[in-house]
Amino acid sequence: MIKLYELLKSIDIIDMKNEKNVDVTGIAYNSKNVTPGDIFVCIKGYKTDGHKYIFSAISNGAVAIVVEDFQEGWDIPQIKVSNSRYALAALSDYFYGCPSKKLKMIGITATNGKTTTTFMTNSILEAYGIETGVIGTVSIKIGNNIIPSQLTTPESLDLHRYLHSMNKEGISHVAMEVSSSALELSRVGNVEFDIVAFNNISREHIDLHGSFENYFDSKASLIRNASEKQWAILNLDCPYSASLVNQTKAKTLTFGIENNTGDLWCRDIDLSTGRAKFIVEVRKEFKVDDIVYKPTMFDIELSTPGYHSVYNAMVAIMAGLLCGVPIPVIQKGINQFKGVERRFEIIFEDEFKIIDDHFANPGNINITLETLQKMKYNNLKLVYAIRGNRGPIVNKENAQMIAKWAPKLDMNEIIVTLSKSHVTEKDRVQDEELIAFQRVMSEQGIKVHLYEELSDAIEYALSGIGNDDVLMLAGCQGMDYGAKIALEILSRLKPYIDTKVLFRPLEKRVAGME
Ligand SMILES: CC(=O)N[C@H]1[C@@H](OP(=O)(O)OP(=O)(O)OC[C@H]2O[C@@H](n3ccc(=O)[nH]c3=O)[C@H](O)[C@@H]2O)O[C@H](CO)[C@@H](O)[C@@H]1O[C@H](C)C(=O)N[C@@H](C)C(=O)N[C@H](CCC(=O)O)C(=O)O
Repeated sequence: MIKLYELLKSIDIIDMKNEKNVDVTGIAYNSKNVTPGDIFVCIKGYKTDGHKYIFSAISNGAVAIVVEDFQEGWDIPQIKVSNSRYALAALSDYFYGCPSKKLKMIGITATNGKTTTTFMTNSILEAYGIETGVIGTVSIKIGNNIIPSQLTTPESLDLHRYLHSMNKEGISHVAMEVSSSALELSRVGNVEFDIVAFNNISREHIDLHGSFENYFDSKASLIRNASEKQWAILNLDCPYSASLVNQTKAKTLTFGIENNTGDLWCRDIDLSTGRAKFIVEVRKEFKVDDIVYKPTMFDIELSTPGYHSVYNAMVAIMAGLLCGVPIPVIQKGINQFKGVERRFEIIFEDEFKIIDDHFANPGNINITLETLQKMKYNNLKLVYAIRGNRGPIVNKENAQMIAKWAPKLDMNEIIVTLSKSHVTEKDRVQDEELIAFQRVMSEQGIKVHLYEELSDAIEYALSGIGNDDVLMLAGCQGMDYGAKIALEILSRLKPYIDTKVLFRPLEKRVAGME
């Protein structure tokens, strides 16, 4: 509990109405979540306006309200501010005892790979015996406690509350995904980062930001607003990330694969096995607190494939160095990271491989198929589940991306399923979408094998699989659905193809961790 006037020291107030120094027991930004004693912060949102729900908030026991415009008809204290989202972040931070100040905060932004990078960073820190927290798309990890996530980056109130719980659990380091939406909507307001990273940017989320320039500006604010106390990790191969080198007060640590003029250079990359290997060369001396990193070289072997993994790993490795983790521990820790669920996840590996990928959008499909192309294998069997809820435009763009890669992958047939028995009404693929998909494939000379049921499609693929082939489960989502079916069919066919599950039994799979 805190006195209202004490709590209000954390924000800039324009004016107050019905002044009274009430006791405040909590904060809420949704009237439905108000409990007696809370201060309710009214946010003008995209869909509705929190000022409309004051009655509901007071009925639930709100003792004060934060507003952008004074409201008539209420006798509890009203605090007028210029921006409620800023106020929510500042109030939450203060209420929970400024938790981020007591933690080593690592904030990672990128269009692709935020989740993987945070879990890779976590793996490095854990290998050094550090108590860690992770905040991101898949889950919130507070020590051994895993909470499913609602958003990539939580609303500021929830974020500061999670950080407070981490303080209480004795956690010292937090690897956190920072989305552009979160930066735009002040969800990371008042979070004191120690290390921030900008890895890549491509066209996405333009709907929210209005233009690519606005999207970049939101992401860039993580770096541009960093202070001289912070470290910024920047990727010189991404022109947008590189452009921020001179736009921040933070100490910068730069890297590249193509560009070797940065502090670290990543070279001799081998992607042929599905487990990326490379050499990291520290090219310039740098000092972190008492540790001096002299120019040196070390090998890295990941358990994950592809160039994108290498970029993600570089950010995680550099975060590890900036946290003082010794190089041999970094090598071990990053190798222990087995990948994030359904992000090019190898669910079976023996005479052939089964890989599960969410195949969500053209950008992700591009990376996935490029990764596949870099691997050595015999034949590719692609089982692609078309889903209606992606919308006809995305479905068409996905088809075009598959068609673009088909010749490079020697792929002249595709196994397609609509998974009719597992979808809700909104997920149903419209006939026109399927026709559009088939047209794109036939223009490329790709034969489409269409199955109504995913299990039939997978069985067809597995019955013809040979040594060193790859079965790619593309977009076969939902409760381990495609992966589970594939492994069940495999165990049924086992006596005939004599294989065993080596890589990771399904029941052991936990998001981002082994
Ligand atoms: C576009 C966006 O980010 N919207 C977020 C925003 O919603 P909004 O502004 O539309 O809020 P609103 O529904 O208009 O409501 C306004 C206010 O009235 C309140 N309200 C509403 C109804 C009611 O009965 N009582 C009440 O008090 C709401 O709690 C809110 O405070 O503020 C809400 C409260 O914090 C968020 O839940 C919501 O995230 C939505 C669910 C969402 O899907 N966001 C996605 C786009 C997102 O943020 N994604 C990124 C990842 C993508 C990336 O990489 O950028 C993420 O970080 O997860």
